[in-house]
Amino acid sequence: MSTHQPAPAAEAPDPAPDSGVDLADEDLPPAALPAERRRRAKALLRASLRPHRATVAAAMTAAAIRQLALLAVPWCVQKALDDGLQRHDGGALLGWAGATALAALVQFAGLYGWQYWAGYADAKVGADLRGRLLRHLGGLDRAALAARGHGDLAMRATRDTDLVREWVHGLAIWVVLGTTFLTVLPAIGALDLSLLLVTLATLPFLVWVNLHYPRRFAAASADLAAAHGCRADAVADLLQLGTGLRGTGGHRPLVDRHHTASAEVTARTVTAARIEAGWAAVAPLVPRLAVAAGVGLGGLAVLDGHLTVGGLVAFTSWMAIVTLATRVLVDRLLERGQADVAAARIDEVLSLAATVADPPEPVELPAAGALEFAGALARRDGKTVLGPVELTVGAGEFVALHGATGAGKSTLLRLGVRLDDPDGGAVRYGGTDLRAARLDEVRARVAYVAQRPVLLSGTVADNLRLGRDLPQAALEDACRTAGLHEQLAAMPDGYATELGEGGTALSGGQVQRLAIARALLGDPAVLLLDDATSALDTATEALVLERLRAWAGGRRTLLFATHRAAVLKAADRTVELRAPAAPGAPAADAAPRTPETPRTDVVSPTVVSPTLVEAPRG
Ligand SMILES: Nc1ncnc2c1ncn2[C@@H]1O[C@H](COP(=O)(O)OP(=O)(O)OP(=O)(O)O)[C@@H](O)[C@H]1O
Repeated sequence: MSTHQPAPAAEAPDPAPDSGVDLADEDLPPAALPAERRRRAKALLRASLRPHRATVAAAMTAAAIRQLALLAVPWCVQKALDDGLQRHDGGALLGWAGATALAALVQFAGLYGWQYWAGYADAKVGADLRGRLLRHLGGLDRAALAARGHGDLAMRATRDTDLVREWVHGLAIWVVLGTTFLTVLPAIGALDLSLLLVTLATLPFLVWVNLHYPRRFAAASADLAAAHGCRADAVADLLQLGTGLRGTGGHRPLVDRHHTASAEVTARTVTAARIEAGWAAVAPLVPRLAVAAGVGLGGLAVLDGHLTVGGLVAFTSWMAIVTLATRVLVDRLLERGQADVAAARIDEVLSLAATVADPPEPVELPAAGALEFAGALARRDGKTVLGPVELTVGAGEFVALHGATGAGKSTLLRLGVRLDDPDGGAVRYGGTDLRAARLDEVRARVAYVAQRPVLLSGTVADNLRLGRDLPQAALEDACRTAGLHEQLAAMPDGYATELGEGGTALSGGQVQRLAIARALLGDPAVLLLDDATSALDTATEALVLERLRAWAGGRRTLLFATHRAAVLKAADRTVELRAPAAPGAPAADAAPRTPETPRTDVVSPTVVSPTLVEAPRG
């Protein structure tokens, strides 16, 4: 039996001295699952099991056959003792020895089938559940996931699904337990009534034990799962940010946070282990005492001639099996409690709804058209952070969007590709509201290069393809446009260069260009770039801008949020975005235009609808 945690000593090798966690504190907060969450968790478990019922049924049948064969052994021994040894009948003795061997073979076959089918079912259920969870997570947007850390989500897809798998694996044991009690009780009754009474007297105690401990263990298990989630978040942050923060001295607080979270896991593990230990040790105590009482009572019955020696041996063997079954019962109940908590945590994620989703009856987006922000407004944390903005970027136009830090440039671009929906107004492509189209279609027309691109572990080519079926020539063309091909080609492994976690093998400027190339590979009609050249030197930036303009060819649209003079200069038109004025603040004015820069429009709550101006190319 185990709580499926590493040994407590291995949990926190270096706990923070001021973690404030009292390891001796056994009193748990009332963290057992509320009724509704438990109901939903059980429904999820049932639904996960449904497609694999036949396999579980096969495992249960095999387990029942194996257990019947196991329980037949004491009976065969009894017969061998009473009919063979006592009566000096060698033939009977050998016959019952053969029956015992047959029972052993049946046990072998039963056990094999049981374990095979139980393992098959648990692997299938785990894979289905994990796949469902990850598919759902993949469809959730930033707003839906705002309150959840990556580490905690990873725990739900790993540890929690594994706990459900263990529960599935153990399901056939319920049949073993049922077979044991239903067979042993009548068999003992047939031997001697007083032995049956001794056995029955243990049952109320077993019921009490298995009512008392599970509730305490479920609370401990829920706390432990939450503590694991917090620690996983701390580990994820430490791994992701540690390198970047080390230079600023900010690394230490992350280490301390991990130690605090780790100490919490240790404390909760110890608490759960203490409850588990009590449960495991107390539960088989009474059946063992019953064996002692049975030996005394049964021995007297043998002396009186009411019971045979073989019968007494069979009784003690069956009681040993009942004791073992009691321990197994505890294991199953522990697993059930943990599976409930794990399923509730998985269900919590499955219940999250994406704030940006496909409409019920999507319309088709036109192949080309202007991208229009019509009174688009965004609120974050109850505050208006953008708009209302009136801005139309014509098909084939190159517009540079600039403005102070925090003015809302990224927010506006995110609306343009439906990473978020506007809280007021609309964003349209070719006259169609983006919310009316399928998300896949929006993102086929409009591609977005984030300010902080995310790279996956794998090679450069993996990061460009992102699972899409793209030939090497297409990767090279896109990288040429993004001004990256020459550098990649000069690397020893070229496009097969391993990037490492987070793309550590590339410079900041290379990562930016890789992200641009990746967006180009979808052949979008509109490319939204969020400060995508901020890490480039002047010459490389000029090259990238020139090639992007050539790629756009007056047919594709470029909307570039930037602070860079070179981008402002290269654009057909620049638009200044000003943060929504605080109540009472003066209205925004158009920024001055210099002879080198294209016309600047101001987009702010004082709505200006810019008109197209031909770029005075420098
Ligand atoms: N998810 C969010 N939750 C809360 N506030 C947000 C969120 N996203 C953006 N904001 C706020 O909205 C405002 C605009 O942010 P945004 O990132 O769009 O600015 P920006 O113009 O792109 O800035 P920068 O030039 O620094 O990249 C900021 O005040 C920011 O703090």
